Parts: sequence; structure tokens; C-alpha cells
Amino acid sequence: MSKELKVMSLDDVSKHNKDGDLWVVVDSIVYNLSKFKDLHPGGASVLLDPEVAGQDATEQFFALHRTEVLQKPAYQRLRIGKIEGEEPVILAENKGSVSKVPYAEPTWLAEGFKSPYYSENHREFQKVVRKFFDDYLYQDAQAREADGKRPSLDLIHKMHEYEIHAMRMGPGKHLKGRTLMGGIVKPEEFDYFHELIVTQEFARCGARGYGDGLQGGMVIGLPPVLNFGSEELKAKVVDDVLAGKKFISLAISEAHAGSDVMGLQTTAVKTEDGKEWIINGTKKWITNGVFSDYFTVGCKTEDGFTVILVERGEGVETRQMKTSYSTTAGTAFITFDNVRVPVGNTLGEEGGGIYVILSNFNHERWVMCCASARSQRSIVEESFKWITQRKAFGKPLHAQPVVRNKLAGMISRAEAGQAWLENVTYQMNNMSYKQQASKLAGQIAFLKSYLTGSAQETARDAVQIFGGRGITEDGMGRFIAHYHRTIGFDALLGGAEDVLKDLGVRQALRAMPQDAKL
Ligand code: HEM
Repeated sequence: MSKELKVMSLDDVSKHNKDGDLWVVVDSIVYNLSKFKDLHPGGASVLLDPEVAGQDATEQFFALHRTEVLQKPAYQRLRIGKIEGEEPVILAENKGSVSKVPYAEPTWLAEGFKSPYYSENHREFQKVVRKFFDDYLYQDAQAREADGKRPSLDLIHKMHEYEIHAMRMGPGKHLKGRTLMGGIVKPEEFDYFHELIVTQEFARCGARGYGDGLQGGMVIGLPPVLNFGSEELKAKVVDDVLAGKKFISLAISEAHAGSDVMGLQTTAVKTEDGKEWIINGTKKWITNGVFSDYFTVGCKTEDGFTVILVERGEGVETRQMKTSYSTTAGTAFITFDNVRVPVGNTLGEEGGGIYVILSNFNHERWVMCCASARSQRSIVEESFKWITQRKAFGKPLHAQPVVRNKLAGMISRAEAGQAWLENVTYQMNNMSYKQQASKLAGQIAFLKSYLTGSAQETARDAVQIFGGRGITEDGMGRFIAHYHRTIGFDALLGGAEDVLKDLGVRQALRAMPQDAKL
């Protein structure tokens, strides 16, 4: 880019300092704002200010705009030159790189820190995953979050080339024979730290609705098929879903009941010949439901609660719900009206649905913990940048002790959450599935409630630091506003905070030794 730009001096630029002939320098690049001036969203007067017109306005610019403004093609067209002997510092291409902002990365990625948990392979893996997400995912996330459309199919197919959908299901047999991230990790070596990396890198896109829209339904809806479906059913469904050719949702919650699965009212009744189920009822808040081909549905049956895979077809209607995040997630209200499904689509035992659902909870919640811990850290990074580039009362914001105090809380919570998460992840790598169910359900429940609770504190503190920009959907504080608006989701999905805390204590009480007395 800079090669084509004319080289000039600050002196040359200073001559273009008036209405009709207006240049400014930002980060060593010269912009001709003569025509843009009247279209500038911040008004014309600021650009004609003697400290801006014909001057190097880098500091003024970055006090009011995000870097990405200058990366937009519409504004790149305003570039006419570069200052002799200078190179862009802020606008340098840095896709895939690790942030140098303090606490912007978990310690294992920060320069000079060590970690017992991550191997060289995890480090190599992280690099390619970040590069991929920076190159392909970030732009789509921002665009879809803004227009509310579902994640782009091109991207979903690209992710399949690297088997990212399969990796998001965690370590296991479903990875066999797949080339993961171009072959950087062997399927049998892929562990929960690799999966943590995928989830945490993904969470950096800072688009909560999109985060769920991009195969959130698969992450929670496919495991019951993988773990409890017949071989025939798996052959039909799994590969297509992991290739992004078909989409799947978990359909449990209803208007009548959420956490209380035994209170659900959707029914499945067998036909007289016993070959089919007939399903009737409704489901609500079903992530990806709008565009799903398959639904993993919790139903009331004669023997209790049963999970059945339903294919979109006659009698299945889905309608988009508007929640407080974007419609990108495809959150649906679903009606099942005399839907006929082969009994071979039953997942697990008839009447054993609660086990099918519970068996997936640990993994689902742990995935949410990975994303939540990483998103909090991004808020720390945003806040650090803001307090160092924003001035108030003649000083940078960080000169105020109250601002530093808020940062201290934000950093401590991000660090504590990640350290706890890595400990739990290490246990997952070293426990059988059964051990995990008995030993980690409480740990993961506490971790998730800690992270979602502390995330809300961090969201509130960040809004205070950003002021009005923290509640404005575009501009400097847009990630803070988005985070603050959507943070409540994490505290509900996969188990409400209070329910999880109680679960953790009840599990601990069960392990309390009889002879432990004061
Ligand atoms: C290459 C030059 C510039 C471009 C392309 C540009 C573009 C924009 C855009 C797109 C916005 C809307 C808010 C946003 O998306 O962040 C904006 C707002 C603004 N700009 Fe600029 N701008 C430029 C230079 C400047 C300069 C040199 C100043 C001088 C101080 C300035 C002052 C402002 C102000 C005060 C706002 C309103 C900010 C707010 O509402 O928070 N701009 N500008």
C-alpha cells in the first residue's frame, strides 16, 4: 500500500490547511479530507481546527476513533501520501499476532511467562488457529452481528477444510481420520487444551450472537447423537453436520419450563405398530433453530423423558425470536405438529432422556467457561487501550486512581478465572468420562457461575470507564456496549448462576466424610 503513496514532508502537508484544500496526517499516512470534510460523522469544524488541518493529528484521531475506521476501504481511498522517513506504527498489519497490551493474553501466551499445561504443539496450534480466525472469521463476525444474518456458509465450509467444527466437539473418536488444522495436531493427540484454544480464539471475535450462530447448536445438539445415536443414525447425520452441510439444534427449553426438564410438555407418542413417534408441542429459545435441519428434542413419553432426533419436515415450523443479542444466532420458537419420526431416531433409552441431557452438561458448561474467560480478557485489553489514549481533565484517564482501581479488579478476575479454568481442563485431560462426571460437575458449575458473575462486574466497570461510549453501539466503546448488553446470556445458558452454585454445594455435600467433625 505505502509503496504507491507519494512521499512528502510535514511541511508539504501544512500548506493544505483550509476549507476546500484539507490534508491531515494520521500514523504517518496523509489523507486528503477536502471532499470528505462535509461527510465526516464528527462534523467539519473539528477537521478545520488549526491543530488538525494540515497537521499530524494522530493523537487527536486515536482519542476519538477506533483503528478499524482507517482500515475501511471507503477511508483508505482518502490516502494520498506518506511522510518521509516514517512508517505506520498503529496501522501495521498484525493479523495472527499476540497482543503486547498487559493482561490482554492469558499468561501462557504472554512474553516471558511459562505454563506447565501447554506443549509446543499447543503453541503451534494456537498460532494457526488465531491466524485463521483473524483472516477469515473476524470480518464475518462483525458484519453478521451488524446485519443479523446467519454466519456465512462460505466461512462455515472453510472451517470444515480445517476440521474446526469437528474439533469443537472435543477430543474423541469423531476426529479419527481427519486432518486437523492442516495436520498440525494428530487426532489422537488432540486434547482439551487444543479445544480450549479453539474456543478462546473464537471468543476474540467479540460478537456474542454470532458466537452462538456459528454452530452453537451443533456444540450442544450433536453430542447426544454422537454418544447415544444408533450407528445408522450417526452415519446419516454426523459427517454432514461436521462438514457444515446440515445444521442441528438442541431443543429442550419450552415456554413452560427451562431448567426444570421434568416439567416439559412436548409429547412423543408411539404409533400402534410401534415404528414411529408422533411428536406434538413447542420449544423456545432454540439456538440455530431458524436454520437447523435436525433437532435434538426432549419429549415427554410414556416412560418419562426421552430424547429424539427430529428432522425438519412436515409439521415442523420455526420462527425467529428477537432476543437482546443479534438474530445471527438464529434463536427460534419451534412448533411440532403431529411430526412423525422413526423410533430409530431415539437417542439413548426410552425414558432415559435425563441421563442423555445431563451427560453433556459438563462439557457444554466448560466450553462456555472458555469463551467467558476469554471475552473478559478482551474487555481488559479494550479498557487498557482506552485509559491510555483518552484524556480527561488534562490527563490520561489512567491518572485517576479510581480508574486504576477498576482495572485492578478486572485484571484480577480475568487472571483468576483463566487459572481455575486451566486447572479444570488439566483434570479433564487426566480423568475418565465417569470420573469427570463425579468429580468435576461441581467444579465446572462453580467455575461457570464465578466467571459469569465476575463478567458482569467487569462489564459494569468497563461501562463506567468508557462513559457514554460504553453504551454506544458504534465508535470507541462498541465492544464494551456489546459486551454489557449480551453478558447476561452466559449467566443463563447451560444453567442459571444460582442453580449452578447450588449444584456445586450439593455435590460437595455428597462427598462429605461421615467422620469429619469439628
Ligand atoms: C482520516 C481522517 C478521518 C476519518 C476517515 C474519520 C472518520 C470518522 C468516522 C467514521 C466517525 C464516526 C465514528 C466512528 O466510527 O468512530 C468519526 C467521528 C468523529 N471524528 Fe473523525 N475521521 C477522521 C479524522 C478526524 C480528525 C483528524 C478529527 C479531529 C479531532 C476527528 C474528529 C471526530 C469526532 C469528534 C468524531 C465524533 C466522535 C464521537 O462521536 O465519539 N476525525 N470520524
